[in-house]
Amino acid sequence: MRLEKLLSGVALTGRTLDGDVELSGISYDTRDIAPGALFVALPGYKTDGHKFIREALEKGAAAVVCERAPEEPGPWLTVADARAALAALSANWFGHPAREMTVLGVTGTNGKTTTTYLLKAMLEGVLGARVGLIGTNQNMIGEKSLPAHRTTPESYEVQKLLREMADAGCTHAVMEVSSHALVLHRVDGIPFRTGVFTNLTQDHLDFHKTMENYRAAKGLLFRQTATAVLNLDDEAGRFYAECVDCPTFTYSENKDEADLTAKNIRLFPDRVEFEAVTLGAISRVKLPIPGGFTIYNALGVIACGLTLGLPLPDIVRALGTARGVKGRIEVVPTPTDYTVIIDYAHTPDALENILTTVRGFTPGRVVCLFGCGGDRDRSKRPIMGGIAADLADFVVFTSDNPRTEDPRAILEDILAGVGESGTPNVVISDRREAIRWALANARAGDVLVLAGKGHETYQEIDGVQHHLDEREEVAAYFQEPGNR
Ligand SMILES: CC(=O)N[C@H]1[C@@H](OP(=O)(O)OP(=O)(O)OC[C@H]2O[C@@H](n3ccc(=O)[nH]c3=O)[C@H](O)[C@@H]2O)O[C@H](CO)[C@@H](O)[C@@H]1O[C@H](C)C(=O)N[C@@H](C)C(=O)N[C@H](CCC(=O)O)C(=O)O
Ligand SMILES: Nc1ncnc2c1ncn2[C@@H]1O[C@H](COP(=O)(O)OP(=O)(O)OP(=O)(O)O)[C@@H](O)[C@H]1O
Repeated sequence: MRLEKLLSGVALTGRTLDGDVELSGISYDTRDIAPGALFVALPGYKTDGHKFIREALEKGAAAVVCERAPEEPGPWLTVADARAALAALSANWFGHPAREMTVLGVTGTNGKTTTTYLLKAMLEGVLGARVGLIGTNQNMIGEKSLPAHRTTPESYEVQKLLREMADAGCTHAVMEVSSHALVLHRVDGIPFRTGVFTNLTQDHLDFHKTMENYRAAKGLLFRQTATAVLNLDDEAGRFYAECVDCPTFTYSENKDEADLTAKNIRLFPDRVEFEAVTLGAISRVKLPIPGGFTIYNALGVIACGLTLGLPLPDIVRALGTARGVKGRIEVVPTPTDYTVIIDYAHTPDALENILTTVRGFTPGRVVCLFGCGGDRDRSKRPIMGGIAADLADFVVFTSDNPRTEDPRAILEDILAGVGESGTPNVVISDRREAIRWALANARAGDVLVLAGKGHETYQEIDGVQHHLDEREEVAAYFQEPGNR
């Protein structure tokens, strides 16, 4: 593509490159740049893309977009915000694929992944549509699965995925939109038909510093949505309802002023049931996924479907055949008389929710195994320690992606929140050993919740991902003679 075409809509603050030039692509990383590409230098949190401009030119970059041009002469194009520029350039490069589909965004601390899968199931069930998905577990082009490395990829990858979806005949794309993505311009320029907000509870304070910043970050989504679907039972949802500029559609379990409510809720070990009530229409929902919080995910999905003009009975029928999501309340098959559940709960709110849910249908003990990530929000560690001790009958404290931190120091932070609860517990820093210990010591009727890793199949230690799939660990344990 010619440079001038690529720059369409990009506000330059200066340029030393005169004339047009043919470009082979766009790159924001010199470790992966092709000759003839446009290099976009991003200011970073660990280093700064501006330091790699010389390397980019040595590797054949045809031009450079940056916030601060080097002193020496060169093919420089300067912008006020390189990440915003990267988003605009990427959309131009891929021909604005979002404009060819109905794009739905989901933001919130918990429930994004589950909600996007339910949205995909709803659109497929009601419309027979081919639906793309961008999220934490995987990216999908219809049924085809592509690996995902983050919840919301960099803008270049987002636009590339959207292009693949549109070319493959997807009429809809559903995507998780993280607060990082919103602050870092990864979804700039995408016209979301509907944006769904699930909830806001403590997480990611290493990045946002305060809950106000975190709330403001998530609220950025609603600057680019035609309609905002908001959870009125969440304080931040009520806040957005007061201040977003686009039309809103609200949901709540029981606030009658909401556009959609849930009545006659019934919770079962394998499903939830309730009546979805909206503007004179009522339909009984039977969703084969357990958990009190599942009601909220379902309401967000139904509300979103209603904003698209889909009939309530059709939405409800489609949800009746939806499947659970890998690593979200996933029951692991075992040849024993206790139950093992893998759940991605890695925030205080999520841990509280999964333990409360399990407690609701478990006659035996609730045993919770969990740890906290290294190099991330430290303040949630003691809170999660306290929640586990309060809600479980036995806690196995262990590790969960310690990254560059000493696992023992993370465990100390967690244990500081346990206080005088007296809940029996054991501390086993190696997660594999901890799982084996928990399996060996579980009793008939117990439910063992392996919290935090969900779909992940690795343990990140010192920047290296070591394979650890909890399903495999459980299966391997029971294959050993005598472990039944
Ligand atoms: C905090 C954050 O989001 N960081 C993202 C950011 O990294 P950074 O600013 O630290 O990058 P950097 O390492 O300083 O490098 C700066 C620039 O120099 C470039 N570079 C660097 C080295 C080199 O040799 N050559 C070169 O060109 C880099 O490619 C980059 O463009 O920009 C990078 C490029 O896009 C991202 O990979 C990186 O995500 C990191 C891996 C990450 O872990 N992000 C997490 C926190 C995240 O985004 N999480 C959210 C939320 C998940 C949830 O809700 O649970 C998500 O959406 O996944
Ligand atoms: N609506 C909800 N409210 C509170 N907790 C929830 C909700 N939905 C799911 N959870 C809990 O949060 C965990 C993560 O769910 P899910 O993966 O759907 O959220 P997420 O927002 O995508 O998380 P992440 O951004 O970290 O990937 C689940 O395993 C469950 O314990």
